Amino acid sequence: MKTRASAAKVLYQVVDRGQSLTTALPTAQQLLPAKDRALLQEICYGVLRWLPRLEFISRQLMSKPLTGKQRPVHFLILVGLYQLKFMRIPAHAAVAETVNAIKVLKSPKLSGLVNAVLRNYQRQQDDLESQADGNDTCKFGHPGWLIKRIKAAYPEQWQEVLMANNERPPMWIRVNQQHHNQADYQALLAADEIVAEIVESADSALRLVKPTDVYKLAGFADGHCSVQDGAAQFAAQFLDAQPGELILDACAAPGGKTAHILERQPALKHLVAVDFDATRLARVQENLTRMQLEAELIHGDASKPEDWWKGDKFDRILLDAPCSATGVIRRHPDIKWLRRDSDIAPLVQLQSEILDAMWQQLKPGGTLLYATCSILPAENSEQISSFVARTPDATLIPLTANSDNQASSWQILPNTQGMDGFFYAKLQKKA
Ligand SMILES: C[S@@+](CC[C@H](N)C(=O)[O-])C[C@H]1O[C@@H](n2cnc3c(N)ncnc32)[C@H](O)[C@@H]1O
Repeated sequence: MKTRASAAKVLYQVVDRGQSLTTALPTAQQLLPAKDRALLQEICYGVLRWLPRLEFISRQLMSKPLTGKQRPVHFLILVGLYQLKFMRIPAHAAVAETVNAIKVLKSPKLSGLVNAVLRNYQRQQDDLESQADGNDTCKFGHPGWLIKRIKAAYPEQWQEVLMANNERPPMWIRVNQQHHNQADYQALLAADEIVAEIVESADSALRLVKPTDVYKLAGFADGHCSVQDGAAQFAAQFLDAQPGELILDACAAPGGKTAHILERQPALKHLVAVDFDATRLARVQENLTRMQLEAELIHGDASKPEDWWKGDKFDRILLDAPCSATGVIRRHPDIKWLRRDSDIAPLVQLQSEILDAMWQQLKPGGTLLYATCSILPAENSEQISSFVARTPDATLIPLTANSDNQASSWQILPNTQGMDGFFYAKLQKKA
């Protein structure tokens, strides 16, 4: 019952108060016994995945919406509906636990209402669910503006993309090649009964068949592996830093890709990692410390490098730009409700300002790898075409030098081989 009340409070914080799930959920989890934390997470993620559907159904079952101080109870009703439709909890237990949670929310007068809504849902379930299927927002669990953009970008695949966003993503790890190669580490995990799969073309990634506690992964505390989605691991691979080079990681926090660049190429001249957000930059240091790696960390604005960099120009720059994060909705379903259509144009503008500024910091002959975890063409292919059109000394080059695949950009859609949605484009400056 405490878990359901906690879920209602987290959902209220996220949906009504605009807090991110990454902030609201861990705080609530700490207040619960360890055994209940996974259930809390499952309910919060699930309700956020299917929010419009659950909202629609609750509207059909109530004469007027709960407002003001009663909003947490509104989310408790969604928690109850989610359990009845999507979870394997026996219906009588789901209803009883949800109704009891009213006590924790200190709204005892509403327990009759919660009970009636959930029981009426059980009686009318088939009819209500088929009504919900008649509307794309409810059917796919996305806001209308995002459905419209994804439909326009992927007219053949839009439904697949939307459904992929509602899947539970697999856990991926990155093998630190300073210690083990991919196959050796896979065998080490197998000895501990952790089954991991190799995905061709990603040279340090392993996809786990079942998620596991990181501390069960051999050598995790000593940096022998890290948790990182497979798609994100192509950044260091495509950047392909060489011995003796000066490298810039322009939007680095929390530092997953910074660490990967250093693991792959320990003989760099120097790596500079910049981020605008001081709190997130502190996490880069924590990550590097665990991995026993070193970089120069700078708190700065990548669109104004003149404020923080007076040194030589860089051989290679990774620009993992701030973006809509529409490729990682599986991992952060709150993005669907926290982002607005009106956020996209300012993000595109910021990305283009950072691109222009970073280009000035690149040596002639140097390469810049542009990356986002977005699936929107405005932030990806269109952003890069405009950049190439206005930058006479920029040329697109193949992402991988030694391969038959000569593509110079790659839009990965969510759930391609279990990966997140990501975009890469590689540019070279005329020598
Ligand atoms: C996609 S995340 C980077 C993820 C990171 N590369 C990793 O692999 O862990 C984008 C980052 O850009 C940072 N950022 C946003 N605007 C920025 C700016 N103007 N200059 C530098 N960093 C910025 C954000 O704080 C955020 O940490």
